[in-house]
Amino acid sequence: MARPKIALIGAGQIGGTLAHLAAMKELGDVVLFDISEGTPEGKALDIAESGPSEGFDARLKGTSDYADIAGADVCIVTAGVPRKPGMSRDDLLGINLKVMKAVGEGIRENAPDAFVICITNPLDAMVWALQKFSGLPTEKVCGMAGVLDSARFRHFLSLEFDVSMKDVTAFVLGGHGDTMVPLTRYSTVAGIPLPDLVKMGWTSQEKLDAIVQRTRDGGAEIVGLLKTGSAFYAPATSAIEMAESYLKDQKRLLPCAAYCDGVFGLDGFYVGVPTVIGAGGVERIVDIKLTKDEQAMFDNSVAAVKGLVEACKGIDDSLA
Ligand SMILES: NC(=O)C1=CN([C@@H]2O[C@H](COP(=O)(O)OP(=O)(O)OC[C@H]3O[C@@H](n4cnc5c(N)ncnc54)[C@H](O)[C@@H]3O)[C@@H](O)[C@H]2O)C=CC1
Ligand SMILES: O=C([O-])CC(=O)C(=O)O
Repeated sequence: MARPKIALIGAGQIGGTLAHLAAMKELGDVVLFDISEGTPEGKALDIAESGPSEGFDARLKGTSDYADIAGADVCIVTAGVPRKPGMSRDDLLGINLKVMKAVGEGIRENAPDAFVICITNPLDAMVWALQKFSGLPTEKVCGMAGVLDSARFRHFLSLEFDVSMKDVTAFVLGGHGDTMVPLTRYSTVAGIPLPDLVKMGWTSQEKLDAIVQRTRDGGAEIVGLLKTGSAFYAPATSAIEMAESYLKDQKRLLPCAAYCDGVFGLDGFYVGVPTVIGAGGVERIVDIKLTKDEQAMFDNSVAAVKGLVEACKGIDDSLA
């Protein structure tokens, strides 16, 4: 059987890391696409030359021609611009919306059967626009943010409790912005919910609140340190987890930006929710019941996403 084909649209910091991870995990052959002359070819060659030492079997190709993504099984989109210190993700909307239009058309014409994972920010609005521009079925287009935000939450919690990150589970829902919703009630250490751990004295409510806030600010913390761009190792690893679940039909239950129509009280928006990802794409959205307080936080986050979607419609008539 031929190896799966993984197209990476955008060969910048995240795109290059995705290519390296996909090759090392032998998920398939990789096509790196970018408009920056020489960058995708250079990164593809560099990563291919790591193959003999690492011992992986994967072909890598760099290109600026959409024809080369033809027949891709998975497309991961990072094309666009990252933020710099002092900017919010939302400041990227105008410039990255234009990029989503070009990318959506490229995918529609060359890889209409692919499972598409959008990473470009502001994520929830960009994945919504990308689905519209590409015209692919909504269950085949989703966004990566919740896996990353939950991974950050899990990491911080593992430090606080001094336990393995493997035993910490967490769910961060809502939009990928300052209003994201880390759900403490559904986050656990080996199945013990965080509120119980507070009662058991493993941590205090104040410390837990500070960890929740650090999670919400997780992207900005890295931007502030790097100064020239944003996080890329953990974002790439998170998207690979989603791509692997699709390619291997693992049916992982992961928080992803998925098209919600008739779930979570929504009517046609992308926002972070618990999803099952398998060979059918986003196979199921787990419509969990939120408490009054959680629902208020979720509604606040959805309102922020809706505002960005309206801004997209204002910029590009074809989305209205
Ligand atoms: N959803 C999430 O959780 C996260 C999202 N991001 C976002 O991911 C995006 C990419 O981040 P990085 O890889 O660090 O940025 P980067 O600047 O290193 O790479 C972006 C690449 O896109 C390319 N590009 C620009 N316009 C293009 C077009 N029309 N077609 C094809 N390629 C094009 C650029 O040449 C560049 O190589 C940013 O928007 C960033 O904000 C970053 C981290 C996490
Ligand atoms: O903060 C940013 O600009 C990049 C991002 O989305 C993240 O790292 O969560």
